[in-house]
Amino acid sequence: MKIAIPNKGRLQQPSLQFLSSVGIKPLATDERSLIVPTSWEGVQLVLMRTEDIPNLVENGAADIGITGMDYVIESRADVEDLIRLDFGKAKISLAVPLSWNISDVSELKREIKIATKYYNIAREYITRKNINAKIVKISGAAEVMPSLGAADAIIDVVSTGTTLKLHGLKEIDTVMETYATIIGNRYWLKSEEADKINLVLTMMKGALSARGKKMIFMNVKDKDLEKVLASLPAMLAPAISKLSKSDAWEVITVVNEDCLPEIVAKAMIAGAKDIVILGIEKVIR
Ligand SMILES: Nc1ncnc2c1ncn2[C@@H]1O[C@H](COP(=O)(O)OP(=O)(O)OP(=O)(O)O)[C@@H](O)[C@H]1O
Ligand SMILES: O=P(O)(O)OC[C@H]1O[C@H](OP(=O)(O)OP(=O)(O)O)[C@H](O)[C@@H]1O
Ligand SMILES: [Mg+2]
Repeated sequence: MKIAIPNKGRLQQPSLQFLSSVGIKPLATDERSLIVPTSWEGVQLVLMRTEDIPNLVENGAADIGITGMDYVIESRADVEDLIRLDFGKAKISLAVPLSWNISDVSELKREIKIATKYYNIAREYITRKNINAKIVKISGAAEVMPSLGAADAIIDVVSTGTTLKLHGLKEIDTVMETYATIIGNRYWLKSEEADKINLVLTMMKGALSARGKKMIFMNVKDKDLEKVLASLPAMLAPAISKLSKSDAWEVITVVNEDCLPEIVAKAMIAGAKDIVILGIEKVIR
């Protein structure tokens, strides 16, 4: 089975970290090698340009791939959108020179030139918004184009807004939200390796569901059990088991990390003692 991942750039390290969390770790080979065996037998990583991954997954060069949603849309590749990831989050936005003093697309009056590497996304956007514009297709460094006179405005990736500011530009509209995603070849279910691909996807979903979740263990006296159970959330319901030596119970449940302080406080008031909190690696549903 082949998994396409970015060969450089923003998404590469988080992609490797994510794969490592499901037990897929690249085995050391020549660092220039673009096909890399992994610790999971039969699973290979294929290193490719982030923007090429949608088309390469569409035509079956890789079974699944990690790339940005922006490139999935831009490429128009016919792939399956399988799992949304929690990195590579940004906006693709329309930005104009600050000196224009405008804050909305409705204030654009004359025809403008927009520099972008997202030609298809930009085309669809200006048609949808009825904006009078020509598109200048470039392959990067869009922010510098207005100051060079190569374009009036840009459609590009914005995260903190620092790059726009640095180039005297101002975001006036969001074209789309983007994030890293796992895409799959449409026919992966018919692949001889469908079972393996399915298992990899299940482990990936398990790792994502486990993010931000903790397991809590606590000891509770018989008399306090009802009150403690009532104070606890759970996936289904908290588990209880009788302690061997006293008139007490061990109570176990899974909670969101964000709610931990509140849950611990309530459980302690209800009588819970000896609270142990553990991280969770995977939640497979
Ligand atoms: N500042 C950012 N914050 C979050 N995600 C980003 C940011 N810049 C780019 N991305 C996302 O990362 C993915 C890869 O971006 P991009 O093609 O710009 O490659 P890169 O990682 O910047 O490498 P390079 O530009 O050197 O090829 C895209 O899906 C893009 O939306
Ligand atoms: O809003 P910001 O936080 O400034 O992020 C936006 C910038 O991030 C990306 O560039 P990157 O840093 O990946 O460098 P690149 O120009 O080499 O692609 C993108 O192309 C923008 O230029
Ligand atoms: Mg970049």
